[in-house]
Amino acid sequence: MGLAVMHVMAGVLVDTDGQVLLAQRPPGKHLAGMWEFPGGKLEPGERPAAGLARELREELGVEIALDRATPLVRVRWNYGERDLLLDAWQVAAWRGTPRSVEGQALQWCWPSEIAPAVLAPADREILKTLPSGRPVRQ
Ligand SMILES: Nc1nc2c([nH]c(=O)n2[C@H]2C[C@H](O)[C@@H](COP(=O)(O)OP(=O)(O)OP(=O)(O)O)O2)c(=O)[nH]1
Repeated sequence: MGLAVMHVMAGVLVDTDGQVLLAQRPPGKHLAGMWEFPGGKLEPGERPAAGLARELREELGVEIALDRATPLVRVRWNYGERDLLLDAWQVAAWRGTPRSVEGQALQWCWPSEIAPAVLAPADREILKTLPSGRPVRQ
């Protein structure tokens, strides 16, 4: 049986300080306990931007501004049991305050302070594309 590549959307929400939002994968699911960028599987026939907006609405309760959402990197990853196309978009503007609608832990982090080992393996490739400057603290 051929295995289809699973197209997964991931949103890198960047706030005005340059922090990004991470979510923790729930217990009992694939990669449980690892941190990821919020998102999920694209539905059949769904356009990437629309799927990204739907997932972030469902998980975070925010409405993203599609004109401020831009493709960042596509990561092809094989987890053995599943073959993934992780389609990461940078999201610079949204309406509402992200909150955990589905009970996932959420955390804002500076990219330079994210330990790659806590991320889902495919997400380490996304992290590499983010600015690595140190956070500015006053
Ligand atoms: N949403 C999201 N998924 C990611 C990221 N990185 C990464 O490897 N994944 C993987 C984990 C899952 O195998 C898949 C996304 O699936 P999902 O979150 O929609 O579904 P799931 O596995 O929780 O649920 P299910 O298949 O049991 O229905 O992509 C990421 O940054 N965000």
